[in-house]
Amino acid sequence: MTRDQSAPISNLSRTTLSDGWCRLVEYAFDYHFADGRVVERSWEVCERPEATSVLVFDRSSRKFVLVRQFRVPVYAMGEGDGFFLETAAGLIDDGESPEETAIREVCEETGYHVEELLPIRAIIAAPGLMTEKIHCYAAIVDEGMRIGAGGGLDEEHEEIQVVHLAFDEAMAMVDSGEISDAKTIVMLQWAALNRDVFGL
Ligand SMILES: Nc1nc2c(ncn2[C@@H]2O[C@H](COP(=O)(O)OP(=O)(O)O[C@H]3O[C@H](CO)[C@@H](O)[C@H](O)[C@@H]3O)[C@@H](O)[C@H]2O)c(=O)[nH]1
Ligand SMILES: [Mg+2]
Repeated sequence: MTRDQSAPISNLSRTTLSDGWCRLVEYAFDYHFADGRVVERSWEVCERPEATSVLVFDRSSRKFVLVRQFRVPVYAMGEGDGFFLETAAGLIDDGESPEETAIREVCEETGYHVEELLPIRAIIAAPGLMTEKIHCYAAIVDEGMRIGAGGGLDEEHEEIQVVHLAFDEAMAMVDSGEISDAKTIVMLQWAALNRDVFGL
């Protein structure tokens, strides 16, 4: 096998090391270098379902609608109190399309009913670590489409604060590092390149 023929690996085997909330799998394989050398390698991969995230814009207030919640890994990294500002997001449940998940998660987390999603792109969250792909969308809503308080699901012990930010405020927070979530930065920068979509 050479690198010209699809993936540079052969003899792949998978061993599940842990199968909890995240599935940790060891991939063992022969790696074929471009110069013809072949070495045995292994890589631990965190296998994750696909996810969705939505940049919600309320045209009544002309503000983006983000969510803030306690994130254990953020706390574990020593990033302040662990509360983290992000676009609404969630994992795709069995049998759901990415669009169905996106609409459900926006409603659960922000209280807005979304009718139309504008695809931004799918992003790969951590390519050296896990299989997570996040389908990102924009959605334009208005005050009349606010059908609940949001805040997340009690049965999942979610405590989500809904945060409304003007475009300039949000971009200043990206600039200062107050917003440091990758998918949120990607989507806000997409908004900066496509301001007309939001009438900004
Ligand atoms: N992470 C995690 N979540 C757990 C666990 N056990 C239960 N949960 C519950 O699983 C639910 C996941 O909520 P979702 O809204 O579906 O997903 P999310 O955590 O918001 O994930 C989104 O954001 C992440 C961070 O940016 C992304 O990594 C992910 O792809 C997705 O976009 C939460 O209610 C959480 O309490 C656990 O051990 N770990
Ligand atoms: Mg979520």
